[in-house]
Amino acid sequence: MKIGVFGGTFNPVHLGHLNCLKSVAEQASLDKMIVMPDRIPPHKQAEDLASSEDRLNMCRLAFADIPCVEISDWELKQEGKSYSVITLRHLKEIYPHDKLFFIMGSDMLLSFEEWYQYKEILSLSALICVARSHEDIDHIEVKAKQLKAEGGEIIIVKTDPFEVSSTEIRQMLKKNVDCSCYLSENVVQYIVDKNLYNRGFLSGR
Ligand SMILES: Nc1ncnc2c1ncn2[C@@H]1O[C@H](COP(=O)(O)OP(=O)(O)OP(=O)(O)O)[C@@H](O)[C@H]1O
Ligand SMILES: O=C(O)c1ccc[n+]([C@@H]2O[C@H](COP(=O)([O-])O)[C@@H](O)[C@H]2O)c1
Repeated sequence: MKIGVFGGTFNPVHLGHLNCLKSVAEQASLDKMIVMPDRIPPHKQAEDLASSEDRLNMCRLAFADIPCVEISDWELKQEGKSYSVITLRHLKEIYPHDKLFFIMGSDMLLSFEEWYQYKEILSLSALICVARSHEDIDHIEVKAKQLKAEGGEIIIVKTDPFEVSSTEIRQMLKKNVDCSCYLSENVVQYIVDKNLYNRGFLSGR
């Protein structure tokens, strides 16, 4: 089996994430894609972090229509920072005969050499990268070449980038700016119902 892992903070999950996973589903022919919300992202300060349960539930809603997607709470149940090498070692134990693919946006590929034990990650898993912006497209080609020279398998999935981040969405919510066009309808409803992120204004839904 070909198994993809899509890790993230998903605070909240947005249409950029959905666009990424849909493009991977269309082009990479994976048998299963595991969405893995992290407990503590290793390399960033997680601001206004919604609870693990809420981030998990929003992922369940957002990715419900993509076939072969499973939402995993494994990282959320571990102690400490969510280092991907630990997750991949665990998945390799569960799926010893299957091929793993770690799915990421271009910002993650471009900083990949800063990841904890990144060389081991390259030995455990291929990387699938999706550009977050048009500008990133050339940069990821260069980075992919470098990582391939180190023995990595890097697959670039082409997509029309959907430029948005969870940070921007949280900021819009705080400033009462309507950001519902960046979110799945059911995620908007969840944010409203649970009154997450001092949600401010979300129009018409
Ligand atoms: N718009 C996007 N297009 C493609 N991939 C994305 C996009 N936004 C995030 N990703 C990727 O999804 C994964 C999880 O990202 P994450 O949940 O941290 O979202 P984020 O928008 O970058 O969040 P934040 O702004 O809080 O840092 C990462 O691999 C990231 O590169
Ligand atoms: O293992 C690492 O050192 C590492 C460094 C940065 C990011 N990651 C993983 O990459 C995924 C996306 O990270 P983030 O910060 O965008 O949520 C998430 O699964 C993180 O655990 C992992």
